[in-house]
Amino acid sequence: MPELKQVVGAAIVDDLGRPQSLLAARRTAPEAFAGMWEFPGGKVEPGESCEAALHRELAEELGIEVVLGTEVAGPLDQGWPLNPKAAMRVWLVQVKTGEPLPLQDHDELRWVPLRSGALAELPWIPADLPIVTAVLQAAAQPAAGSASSDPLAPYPGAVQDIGGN
Ligand SMILES: Nc1nc2c([nH]c(=O)n2[C@H]2C[C@H](O)[C@@H](COP(=O)(O)OP(=O)(O)OP(=O)(O)O)O2)c(=O)[nH]1
Repeated sequence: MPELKQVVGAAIVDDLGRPQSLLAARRTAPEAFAGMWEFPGGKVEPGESCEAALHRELAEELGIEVVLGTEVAGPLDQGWPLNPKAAMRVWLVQVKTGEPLPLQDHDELRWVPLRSGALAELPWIPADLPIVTAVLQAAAQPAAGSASSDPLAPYPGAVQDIGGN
């Protein structure tokens, strides 16, 4: 089977160590998806790693630098099926620098409390619904975004970047 087009998406939470809310983004295009909510991100370019693509897309679309937490793994090696031609890998993410703004592709960004039920009520792109469920489960785990069991070092290797210049 030919490889699916690789898309990457960010489940941006307020705090990887103790997520309380998620930043959902409302798309402006194409017409079929306009007005629907999604995980900010986009297509991986040839020769680019998924992680690099996610950093690039979030800088372009929202004007932020981020720290990647754990991946919210989907059923495929390529992540979550979106349609017959594309699949998306999704990471929990925390903002490192900048205030997210809808610079490109979105007309609204909204911090939604994770435990309120409000997230599932947004009109998501339908293919994202199982991902929303998985993100809620992942965020409910202790130290959700952490690659470490040390609560004082929620994301080792990245922690020295925070607060720097
Ligand atoms: N970014 C994103 N794309 C999603 C989600 N769910 C979903 O079905 N998609 C689809 C919509 C698009 O067909 C495709 C991603 O395309 P995109 O338009 O975001 O990619 P891009 O930023 O690289 O844009 P372009 O270069 O094609 O203009 O994946 C989601 O949650 N986030």
